[in-house]
Amino acid sequence: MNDETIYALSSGGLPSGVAVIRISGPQTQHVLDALCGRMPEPRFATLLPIRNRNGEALDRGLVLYFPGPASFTGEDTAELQIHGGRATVRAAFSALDAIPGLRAAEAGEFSRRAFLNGKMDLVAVEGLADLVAADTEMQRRLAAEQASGGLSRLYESWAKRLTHARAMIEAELDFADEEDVPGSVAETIWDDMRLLHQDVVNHISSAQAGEIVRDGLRVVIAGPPNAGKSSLINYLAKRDVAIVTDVPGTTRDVLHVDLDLYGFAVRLYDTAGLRDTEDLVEREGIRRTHLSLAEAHLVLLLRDRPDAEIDSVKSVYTGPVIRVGTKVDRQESAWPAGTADVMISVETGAGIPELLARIGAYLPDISAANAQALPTRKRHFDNLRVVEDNLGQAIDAAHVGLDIRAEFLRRAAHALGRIAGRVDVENLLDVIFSEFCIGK
Ligand SMILES: Nc1nc2c(c(=O)[nH]1)N(C=O)[C@@H](CNc1ccc(C(=O)N[C@@H](CCC(=O)O)C(=O)O)cc1)CN2
Ligand SMILES: Nc1nc2c(ncn2[C@@H]2O[C@H](COP(=O)(O)OP(=O)(O)OP(=O)(O)O)[C@@H](O)[C@H]2O)c(=O)[nH]1
Ligand SMILES: [Mg+2]
Repeated sequence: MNDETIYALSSGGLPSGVAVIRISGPQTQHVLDALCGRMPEPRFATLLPIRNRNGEALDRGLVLYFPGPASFTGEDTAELQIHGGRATVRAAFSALDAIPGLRAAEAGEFSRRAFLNGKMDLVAVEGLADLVAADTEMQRRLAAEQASGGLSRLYESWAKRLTHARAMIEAELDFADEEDVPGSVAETIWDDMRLLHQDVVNHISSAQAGEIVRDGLRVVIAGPPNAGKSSLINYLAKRDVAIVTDVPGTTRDVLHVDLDLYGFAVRLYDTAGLRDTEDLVEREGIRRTHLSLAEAHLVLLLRDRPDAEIDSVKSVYTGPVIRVGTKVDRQESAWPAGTADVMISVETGAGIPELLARIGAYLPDISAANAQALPTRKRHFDNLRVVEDNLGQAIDAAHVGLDIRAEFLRRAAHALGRIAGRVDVENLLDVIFSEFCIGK
């Protein structure tokens, strides 16, 4: 247990109607005694004065006390729910500061203590960080599932199967020189390991969906200069984020805006128009367009004439493309069949709903009905690949000794343990917890 007692404003920006100051650590009881004059009944909100170091009431607030280990952090914790004015919070902070041994919490430090005290594993902690950061409904659903232990339970069930298999193999190795080793036991184990391998493979194949939900679908608007790319991003963002002129080569920097499309985060990029040019600045812009294209999940390829050149995109990007004909309000005749997937105008709004629906087709299929546990981070993905690889080797290595196969299973279990934060995580913690806000 930690011997330092920490405090922070957990409720965010000031002023606010009510501000929640959270306190955690061994001095919590003492803090409440000093500030409020008495202990509130555990886990019941109690209206009490909050006193400064001279004993004067600086505010009256609802005070909560959660004795450890049945608290968020696992330590004694308390909450002061006071009026959310800047001066009130400042006064409460200086009252806390005056108590020796107390200090302000670092970002994520409450959650870090919850992790260190076994209240949550690392995957759940990451889910909690994502939950606080969630902007869209799908980000919220995925994070809530992860924060409440959905993904942790899946990995725990896999870890159990691995442990069981390893135990059976150990037993077989121990009795190898005796007669009557029931070979059927080993075969059931390998059957289950094959099933587990398939579970892991299927789970890994959903990693891109998890990443898209968490980080957003990256949609790059590309095409020749003057096609109407910046006009489209402005229209969809409902504000003037990009400069629009009728001069070809207006956009040079890559700009992005975040949209909420059907509850999913979509990050839309406006790019410099693609063409051969001697202009140094524009060339740098086109280089940046290429970098964006390389990272895209989906490209909207815009042009305002059916014969405009768009093939150069293919040299840097091979993923899905929606071909968009622009300025349909100005088109004199229909485009030849097969030259565009959708025709739009930002002047009239024509075709925009259809374009959005087509983008929507590239969003993962996550309904409330199949609220799944998906891997959301590269860290999960990388470790899962190690699990898959070692499991595969253990299964395939039937011709070598059982001890070698057992070693592959041990490595698979180890990688799984890293995801949950049960092994080898010291160097990871700072990275993970720095993503949190203060007070979480
Ligand atoms: N005022 C307030 N609201 C909040 C939080 C908070 O810390 N304070 N939370 C902060 O994230 C979330 C709620 N999360 C919490 C998670 C666990 C425990 C807790 O006391 N756990 C104990 C007892 C469980 C029980 O009685 O069922 C435990 O796990 O042992 C409290 C809050 C959202 N709302
Ligand atoms: N009538 C009409 N004009 C449009 C439409 N969309 C864009 N324009 C015009 O087309 C011109 C070029 O638009 P931009 O959005 O700057 O084109 P761009 O593709 O970003 O061009 P670059 O940044 O140079 O690559 C501007 O004069 C826009 O007003 C549209 O739907 N209808
Ligand atoms: Mg532009």
